[in-house]
Amino acid sequence: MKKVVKFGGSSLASARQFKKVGEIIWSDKSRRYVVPSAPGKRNDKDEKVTDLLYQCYDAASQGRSYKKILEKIKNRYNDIIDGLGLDLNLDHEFQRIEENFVAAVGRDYAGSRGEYLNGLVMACYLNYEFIDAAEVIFFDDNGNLEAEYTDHELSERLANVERAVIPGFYGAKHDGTIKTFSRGGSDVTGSIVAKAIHADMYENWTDVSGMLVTDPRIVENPEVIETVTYKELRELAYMGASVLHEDAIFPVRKEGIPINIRNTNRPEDKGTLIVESTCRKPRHTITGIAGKKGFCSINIEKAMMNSEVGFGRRVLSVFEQYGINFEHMPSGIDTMTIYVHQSEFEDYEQSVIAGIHRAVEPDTLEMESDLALLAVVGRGMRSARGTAGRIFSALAHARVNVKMIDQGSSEWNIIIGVKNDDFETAIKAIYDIFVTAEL
Ligand SMILES: Nc1ncnc2c1ncn2[C@@H]1O[C@H](COP(=O)(O)OP(=O)(O)O)[C@@H](O)[C@H]1O
Ligand SMILES: N[C@@H](CC(=O)OP(=O)(O)O)C(=O)O
Repeated sequence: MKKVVKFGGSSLASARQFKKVGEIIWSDKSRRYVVPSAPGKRNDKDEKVTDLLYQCYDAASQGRSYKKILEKIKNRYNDIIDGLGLDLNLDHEFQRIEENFVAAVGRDYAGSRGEYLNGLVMACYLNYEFIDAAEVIFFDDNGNLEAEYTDHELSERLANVERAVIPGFYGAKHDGTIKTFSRGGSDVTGSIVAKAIHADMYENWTDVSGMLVTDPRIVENPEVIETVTYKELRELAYMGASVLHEDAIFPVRKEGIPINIRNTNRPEDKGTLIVESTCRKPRHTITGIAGKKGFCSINIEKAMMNSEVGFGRRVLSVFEQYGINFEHMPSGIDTMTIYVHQSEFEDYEQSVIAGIHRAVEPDTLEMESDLALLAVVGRGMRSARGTAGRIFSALAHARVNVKMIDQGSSEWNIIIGVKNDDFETAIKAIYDIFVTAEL
């Protein structure tokens, strides 16, 4: 039995947290490959080491002093090392990091050092082999992960290593330049390692007892999801359920390796199991609700648009021309609406509008900003009648105006558009009708 265990920043924020992690690893011999993040926040007002490192980089690149911030980072590690009573000195490492700051080696290099240093501390604490992620995780010149090459190199490197620590979040290009994943990317490293060693389980340890039905910052104490499928999770993660990085699903999914989300502060809890498919009946009609703010809608009307062949393609090609992704595209006979990220759209707004006018000569074109999208996801929705009706009535009851509703033909996923200001109210209302009321 082989398990890969990834510990998030909150699980490694202090010596006290490291001790809990040690207990967890030593309590199960199959926890052989450990992927640590950088130390996270010790309390709400604290700072993540990764953020401090980016601050250092920004200061250095603008010619400001970064010394004070670097001192804070050193103190974070020294507190952990002292608290664990380790015979480890990182002075030499910090000296090299400073030299590289001065040499402007790169933003990703700076950001990655949190995981690198924490990996050294973790390996020393556990007495596991340290393997630098820069030697086993590879990116191409454009910064995209070389998944197959990485898988091959990593599985070869780990073939005869009984127990190892591989820092999360980064790898390197072939010329040695450090490259990170996007924020939260240690989850991706864990998944890549799990695939490479054909793990029986990928455990992802964090500060909540699993994937919650919705964001705990919106609904107080939401229920834990016992079992979720990769498909459901992908949708929820993409729509903002931030407990697991959305790209962490692909590597393990290919191999059918289950992911278990666990709580470092409550190791006795079973957490959430993420699987390819399951015959376990979900506890509620819905599995989860997630969402994001900051969308814009572009509503195009033209009489008889349905009979104009290529109408949709011509509209979408305007967005493509400006590199703008569209999120959703509900349509009627004479109308189509495109939902885009406001931040991607704003700079090109007028050019896109002009482009659409030229491409399809619409009768009217209207825009609305400050919209939020919510995803209500659940394999149980397929067999339940009236789900959309229940959502509508819950939202009407909460006085939320529904701007858009889009149900995928797969019937396990409903997307709802509301005003940004109604976002939290809408999530609470849907949670109450499906979870609180079904208990
Ligand atoms: N649906 C959800 N289920 C669980 N946690 C969620 C959800 N949505 C948002 N979160 C937030 O994600 C946090 C865990 O993710 P993250 O901060 O990346 O942890 P880590 O530092 O362990 O990687 C939780 O503390 C919680 O606030
Ligand atoms: N430390 C990185 C990568 C990461 O995955 O961190 P965490 O596991 O704390 O979300 C970040 O802050 O983005």
